Amino acid sequence: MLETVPVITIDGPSGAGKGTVSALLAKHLGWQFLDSGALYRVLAIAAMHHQIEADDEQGLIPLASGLDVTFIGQEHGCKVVLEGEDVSDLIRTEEVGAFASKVASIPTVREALLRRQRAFREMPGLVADGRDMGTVVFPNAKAKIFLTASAEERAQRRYNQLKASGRNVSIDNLLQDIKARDERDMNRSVAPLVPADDALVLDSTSLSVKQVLDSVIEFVSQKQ
Ligand SMILES: Nc1ncnc2c1ncn2[C@@H]1O[C@H](COP(=O)(O)OP(=O)(O)OP(=O)(O)O)[C@@H](O)[C@H]1O
Ligand SMILES: Nc1ccn([C@@H]2O[C@H](COP(=O)(O)O)[C@@H](O)[C@H]2O)c(=O)n1
Repeated sequence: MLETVPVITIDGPSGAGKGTVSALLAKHLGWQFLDSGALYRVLAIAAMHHQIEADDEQGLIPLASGLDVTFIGQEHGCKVVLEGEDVSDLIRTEEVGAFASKVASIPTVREALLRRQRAFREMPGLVADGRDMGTVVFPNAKAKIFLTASAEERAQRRYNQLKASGRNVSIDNLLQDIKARDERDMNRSVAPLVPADDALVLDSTSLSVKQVLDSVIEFVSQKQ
């Protein structure tokens, strides 16, 4: 039954603009939105809270299968509550992103999160953002986009974002973190970050959010 619910996937590296564009597209279409990276980030925080190391597979699997998390849609963004605690700001830190990418390299952990991701597939449709949405989680999606940008541009965007929220960060450190995360995400043994064979590859390095969104909407309408 779920298979009949249409899905659009937007995959790509960190800071490419997937979350921004996916949320806008979901709003434009009136569809559900899955930020799959948030699940990996929440798992990372749960592991930190329970003193479970990023390579402790046996400790991570039950945590991933039983994650007590709620995503509460709000007018701007989404409130994330883990085990009763509001972690909406904490999940966006680079430290949590780096930990998330380590736990995400363990195949059994990915397996434990699969069903939870697929449960977001509800009528009238789903826009799913991540690394393996088009390749593994929703291989029969009706339209797949692989959104990318140069590492330097992505670090600059993250820098602007963190600065605007009052955080003091070094752009050099951000660039290093982004490159390390790319390397780990692209070279893991399961569900590596690669474009699906049938994905539109879109380089947003010199495109505005609106230009990216317009291109995506045009691609999606061609697929209908
Ligand atoms: N085309 C663009 N031009 C300029 N800034 C952009 C563009 N797309 C997104 N941004 C900005 O870049 C930052 C990162 O975007 P976003 O969080 O959507 O990336 P992401 O690919 O979802 O990253 P992650 O995978 O780490 O969650 C945000 O501040 C966003 O406003
Ligand atoms: N489908 C996905 C989504 C995310 N990951 C891993 O989680 C890390 C954090 O993701 P963000 O999109 O929030 O930056 C990311 O670096 C990936 O390692 C994943 O593996 N699969």
